[in-house]
Amino acid sequence: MPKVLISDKMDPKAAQIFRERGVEVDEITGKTPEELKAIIGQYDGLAIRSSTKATKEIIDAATNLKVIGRAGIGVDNVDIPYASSKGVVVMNTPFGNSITTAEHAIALMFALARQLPEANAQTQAGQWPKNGFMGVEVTGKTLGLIGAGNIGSIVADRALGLKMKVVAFDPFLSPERAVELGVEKVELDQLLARADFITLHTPLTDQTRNILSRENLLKTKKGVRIVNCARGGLIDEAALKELLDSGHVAGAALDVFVTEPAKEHALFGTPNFVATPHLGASTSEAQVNVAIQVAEQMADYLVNGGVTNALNVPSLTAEEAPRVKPYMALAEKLGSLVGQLTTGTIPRVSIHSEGAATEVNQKPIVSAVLSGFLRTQTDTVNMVNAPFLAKERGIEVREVKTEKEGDYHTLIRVSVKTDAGERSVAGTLFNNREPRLVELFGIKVEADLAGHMLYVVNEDAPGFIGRIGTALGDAGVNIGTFHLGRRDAGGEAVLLLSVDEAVTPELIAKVRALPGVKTAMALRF
Ligand SMILES: NC(=O)C1=CN([C@@H]2O[C@H](COP(=O)(O)OP(=O)(O)OC[C@H]3O[C@@H](n4cnc5c(N)ncnc54)[C@H](O)[C@@H]3O)[C@@H](O)[C@H]2O)C=CC1
Ligand SMILES: O=C(O)CCC(=O)C(=O)O
Repeated sequence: MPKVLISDKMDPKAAQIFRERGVEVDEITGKTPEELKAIIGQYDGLAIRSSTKATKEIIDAATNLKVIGRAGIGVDNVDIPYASSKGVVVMNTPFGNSITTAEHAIALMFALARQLPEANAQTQAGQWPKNGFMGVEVTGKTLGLIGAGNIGSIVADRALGLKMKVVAFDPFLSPERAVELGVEKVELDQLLARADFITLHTPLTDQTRNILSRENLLKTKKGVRIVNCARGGLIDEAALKELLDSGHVAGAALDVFVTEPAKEHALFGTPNFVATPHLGASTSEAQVNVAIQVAEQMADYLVNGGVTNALNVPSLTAEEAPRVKPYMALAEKLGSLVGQLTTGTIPRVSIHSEGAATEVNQKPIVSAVLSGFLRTQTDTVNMVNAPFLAKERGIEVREVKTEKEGDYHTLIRVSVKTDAGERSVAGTLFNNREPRLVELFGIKVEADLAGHMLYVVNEDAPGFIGRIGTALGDAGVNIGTFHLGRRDAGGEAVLLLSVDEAVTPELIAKVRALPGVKTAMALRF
């Protein structure tokens, strides 16, 4: 039974779903990195929110880890490249908390517009500051949206409902989508010059880090109010403090900080500054959503190999999975076959899809070929880290597609560049689901690649089949299937036999000693 650790506070639904789906689960929250390192080795899955940092050190200590599930959106607390190199799938739940976070941004916008936190504090302190506060309406004001993805577009929708004008800066927002959202797509400088309120909804990347830098903050309209419910690091916090102090910025509300938890901060106590402790996703509705989603996704992966919302491996939708999975099985077998039959440095692997194979998602096919191929060199490869390992080993990966059918309705050919030239194997799907080898190094041969197999190259001559049958029979080895192919009559022939048990080195030696045998090898699928 796979075992998962929930290491951050999560709705109890997560544990319930893991158990219902046949996954053992422990909930141990609030551990230090050292404490986590001591226990993580026993788990196949790690379910987190934002407190746990899945660093290189934690991943190294997690010797059985297969999946990290983030109950939320941002995955900047996970070292994804390192997880990928270790074959660990990283998943998030991209929609479960978007409405909640958008609502938090709107709440903070109102908190700034009407100075609610300060008015509340003074009122409850017995000051009744009736004349101490003068707010602004949001109606008719311009909201500058930086990032118009899931959350940004919900914020835009709510702001339009509040009769605001919304201008959006997002390089990946298409003009059609902008029209659909009812926002005006603008450049950053235009947004800075026009917005009465600015709200940020981008991930933290090299492009977005410090997007509200000192220089950009100085380009804003005097009296601007700024909300950040996305990620710390998008705003220069020191410059923001200075501009709040000078009155250029009339208010700022941050839910997220460069360093979290932010127990002390230069901005704390600054007039017109509002802070919440990364509460954007903290509603009961969002937490139930993300808990259910993360547990379902992780259990599906650990129990059935299903991949949803993964950030480092191609996801397969429920609709495409039944079509792609047989191709992945075929691709992995072909990669494994060519890996077992070739030696030496392989500088290039080419994957050629032909006919119906071109109609399915190629990424999982490529990963499966590489995974099958590299498994003959290392045990630590899987679909996640195969492309990464191939790159690390300097293997060039080529993809070719020919939509037109050839001899087969659908075909995948895997070729590797060797010292002796290009060598290729090809396979098809019988009944659209049964992987079958149809060509081996230029020789037509039809075989099911499964279990223990014996591969023999021999001179095509009468009596050979009888001799090999006798050799196997004498060794007590039962033959399951027998597949023959030859280049031309009397020329080179290949024989692929499936046998009921592992082919021993002694048997290989016996077969190699038979007259006419050029090569004999044990294969395993
Ligand atoms: N405070 C909290 O508790 C929560 C924070 N978040 C954070 O909110 C942020 C947004 O989340 P989603 O809307 O779900 O993400 P998303 O991926 O749907 O949207 C992000 C948008 O940013 C845009 N973008 C990327 N680079 C940009 C750039 N250089 N300039 C302008 N726009 C750029 C993208 O095109 C995309 O439209 C994330 O950082 C996420 O981690 C999400 C949930 C809760
Ligand atoms: O889990 C949380 O409370 C944080 C949510 C968040 O920041 C995210 O989903 O990106």
